Amino acid sequence: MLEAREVGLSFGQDTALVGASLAVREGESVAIKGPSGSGKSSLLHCLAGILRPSSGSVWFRGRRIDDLPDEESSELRRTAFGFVLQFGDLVPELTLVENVSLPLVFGGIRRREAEAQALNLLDTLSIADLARRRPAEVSGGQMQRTAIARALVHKPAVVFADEPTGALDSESAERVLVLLIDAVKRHGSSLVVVTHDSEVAASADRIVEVRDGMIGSATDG
Ligand SMILES: Nc1ncnc2c1ncn2[C@@H]1O[C@H](COP(=O)(O)OP(=O)(O)OP(=O)(O)O)[C@@H](O)[C@H]1O
Repeated sequence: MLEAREVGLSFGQDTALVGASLAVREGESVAIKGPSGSGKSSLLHCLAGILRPSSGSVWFRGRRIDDLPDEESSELRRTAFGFVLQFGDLVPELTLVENVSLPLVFGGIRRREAEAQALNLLDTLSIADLARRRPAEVSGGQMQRTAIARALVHKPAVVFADEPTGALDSESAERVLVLLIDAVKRHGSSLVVVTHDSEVAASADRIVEVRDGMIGSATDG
């Protein structure tokens, strides 16, 4: 459904990816593991159309997406993809339900309808009672649940999550990531998650190891 074919990526003299190939199936969750600087984020950014590969190609549902004009690429990200690139990047002035409804509002859905759908999702993540609070008025874990809801509300085909729990202690980090994996699965979306945490990676359907910009062994999660 989403596929990187022989993707290479260089930043000047630095090589981030070398012939990296990865295919993600419909509804599948894939954890990307590997040492610091190995190319995990680069791979995620290429798959998501945020970075253009220097060589190779990226395909989504049979269509090549790495060479789309910027406008079409942004449109694809807005409609088909959801992002949890960093927890805590909620809009501070907006309530939790307003934050979650943003992807729908940007997609042209009326505010009232968007908020109803957002509230529904907050409910499945057990924080509907906090919907009218602002991010500063809830805990870190509750902000993270809100970020998960926001990534899922427009029913994206793929959710991308890059080290979403870096700022948390390992126990909370693990809880949040498992919650993310479950929530994505319930929605039928695919998930590509970058994590250092082996236990979290084990909750994914598949683990992909990146080393020196190359994809190594893949195992079942
Ligand atoms: N904007 C950039 N400019 C120059 N080099 C970069 C840039 N981004 C990444 N790199 C290089 O590409 C390589 C892969 O980086 P990447 O961020 O993909 O690794 P990572 O596995 O996600 O690392 P970490 O776990 O530390 O976040 C590294 O050697 C890094 O120095």
